[in-house]
Amino acid sequence: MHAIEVENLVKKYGDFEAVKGISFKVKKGEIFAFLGPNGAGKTTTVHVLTTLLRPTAGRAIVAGHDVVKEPMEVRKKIGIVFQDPSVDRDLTAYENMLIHGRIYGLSRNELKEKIEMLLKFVELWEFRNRPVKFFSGGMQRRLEIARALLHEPEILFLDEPTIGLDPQTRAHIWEYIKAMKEEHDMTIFLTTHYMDEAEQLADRIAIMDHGKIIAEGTADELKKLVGNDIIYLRLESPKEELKCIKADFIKGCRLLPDGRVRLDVENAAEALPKLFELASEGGVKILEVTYHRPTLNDVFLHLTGREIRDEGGESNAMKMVMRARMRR
Ligand SMILES: Nc1ncnc2c1ncn2[C@@H]1O[C@H](COP(=O)(O)OP(=O)(O)OP(=O)(O)O)[C@@H](O)[C@H]1O
Repeated sequence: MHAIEVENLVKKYGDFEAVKGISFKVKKGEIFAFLGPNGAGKTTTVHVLTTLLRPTAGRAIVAGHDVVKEPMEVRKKIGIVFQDPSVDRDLTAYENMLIHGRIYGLSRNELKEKIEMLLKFVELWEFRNRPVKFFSGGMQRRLEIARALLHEPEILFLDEPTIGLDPQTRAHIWEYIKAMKEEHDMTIFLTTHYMDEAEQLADRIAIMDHGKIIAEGTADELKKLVGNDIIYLRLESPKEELKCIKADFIKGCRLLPDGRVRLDVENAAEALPKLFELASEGGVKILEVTYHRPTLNDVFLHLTGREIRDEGGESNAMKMVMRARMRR
């Protein structure tokens, strides 16, 4: 059975179609990422899947329940970490956890153990009695993750889990996400506009643009849409030696105007040792090697003709401040 099944999902805001009939399935226990630029429709999809928004058309089954017909059943089985902070800044970390747990009907006794375990998991136990307003952005996000895990959800939704955080904190949060999957066999659905995040974390990625899924697969499968890895070699005497480096793992071989040799291979990391072996057997001297593996950005560029930009000129931090102001 799948953790999430979505068929022809549409969400309109007035006349504007933010999600245009998407279909996908998420397997139990996998990390599935929605990757796309701002405005692609990722948050809208998460809000529909977590029962916060009603779909305009289509069907979504989350943890075995229809989001429209059985929203309460869905809510019991999911945890959510929103893009915008949602912890109470005036309360301590412990109080935030306690209140959330009580809302989910957990007893004080049950909660005592769970809160300690989860705050330790996100390394906030020693800060449990400190009001959240004194927490850094990264600490707040870790608290939100711990809070979302209190009622042991089957599926965790993370909307841009590391937006606006520094690289070190982002890497830290990635570790927690990986641990949740590996140690608790949790299904994780995350949205991101960071390519490295999708690549680091996701078992499968759906690339979203203008309300549509334009490609889906593992990072390697998506990169294959662009083509092969490319190796550039500078040889001591390229022209006459070119035939010496022909082999079945080389899909294409060209001499470039600047004198370098360009080789198309399926996997550069596997091809390079073989290449050195062949060169040494053939007595060919390699002076320089560089290689290029297609990135997810290359994939997006290949599919749309545009790049996934980090934030069209507006910094993440600025965007969050603006959003927080708009909410007030
Ligand atoms: N409440 C709303 N009313 C009208 N339009 C909206 C509303 N919420 C979102 N939109 C529009 O729907 C489109 C998709 O927005 P959505 O927030 O789902 O995208 P996203 O991929 O999550 O981007 P971001 O990461 O910036 O949130 C955007 O064009 C956005 O302006």
